[in-house]
Amino acid sequence: MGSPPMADAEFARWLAGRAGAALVGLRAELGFDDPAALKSAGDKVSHDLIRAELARWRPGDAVLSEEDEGARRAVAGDLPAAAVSRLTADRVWIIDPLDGTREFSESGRADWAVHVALWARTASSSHGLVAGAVGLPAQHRVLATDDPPGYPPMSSQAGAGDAGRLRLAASRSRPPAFLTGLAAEVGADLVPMGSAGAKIAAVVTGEVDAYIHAGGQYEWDSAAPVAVATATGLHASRIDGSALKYNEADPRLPDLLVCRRDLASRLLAALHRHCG
Ligand SMILES: Nc1ncnc2c1ncn2[C@@H]1O[C@H](COP(=O)(O)O)[C@@H](OP(=O)(O)O)[C@H]1O
Ligand SMILES: [Mg+2]
Repeated sequence: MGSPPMADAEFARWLAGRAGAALVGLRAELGFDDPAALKSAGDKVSHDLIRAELARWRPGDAVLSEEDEGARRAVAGDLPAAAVSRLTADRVWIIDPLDGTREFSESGRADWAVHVALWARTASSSHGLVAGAVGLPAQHRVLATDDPPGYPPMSSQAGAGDAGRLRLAASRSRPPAFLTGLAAEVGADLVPMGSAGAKIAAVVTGEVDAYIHAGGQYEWDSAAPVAVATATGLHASRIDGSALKYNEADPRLPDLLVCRRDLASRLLAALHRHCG
């Protein structure tokens, strides 16, 4: 295998594609008889591959990965030096080697993803993300900031729903309790899906109009897809409208709204009524 592309966004796309191919191969090799074994093998294979390529091609950069020991805890004095060093680093790769692990382990499902994002201290955007790639291996595509997709049409214009109704992606296994009431109020149909990356990709392609999540998530669940969504021109924020921030001491980032720009104020107002 020759050298990967050297520009960060193309490198992120290359890396997400390589990890995705390894995960597709693992599904074929192990099958679906033992979902727990498939999930843990998937997490490990993808994490090890991405970690090794980052060590090889970006040795000076810090990494925050879901699969690193202690990654879920806020950085404090008792954590390994590698976890602390990302807070003083200029460049940090934020990766989720396998987002939608549950769906990865279920035969026939394509709503799982590989997330590779780069945060930089010198970034001009509020979220600090300067490159990102979301691999959707079972959908045979990688969405990335080197060549962001065009701004999406309304889902109804994209042929995905009824005219005059919104489509709202929500967690298939842990949807926020307030979403049913909010959807009824704004005239939306809920579309249950796995994986934050797959849901944000569905907003990017116009399959749905928005994705709302609350109740728990971490930086790696949203960094790469938010980088792609904002490069596409979509709105991405916390559900109170404040900025999403990455490479914080505490990696918990429990809620977000990603949607078409023209829907943002309406959905933020509804969110304020339902959970403000
Ligand atoms: N309440 C919660 N607390 C912590 N993580 C959550 C969560 N709800 C969703 N997530 C994480 O967000 C990702 C997408 O979830 P969902 O498919 O339910 O929308 C999953 O990532 P992983 O698959 O990487 O663990 C899941 O673990
Ligand atoms: Mg995840």
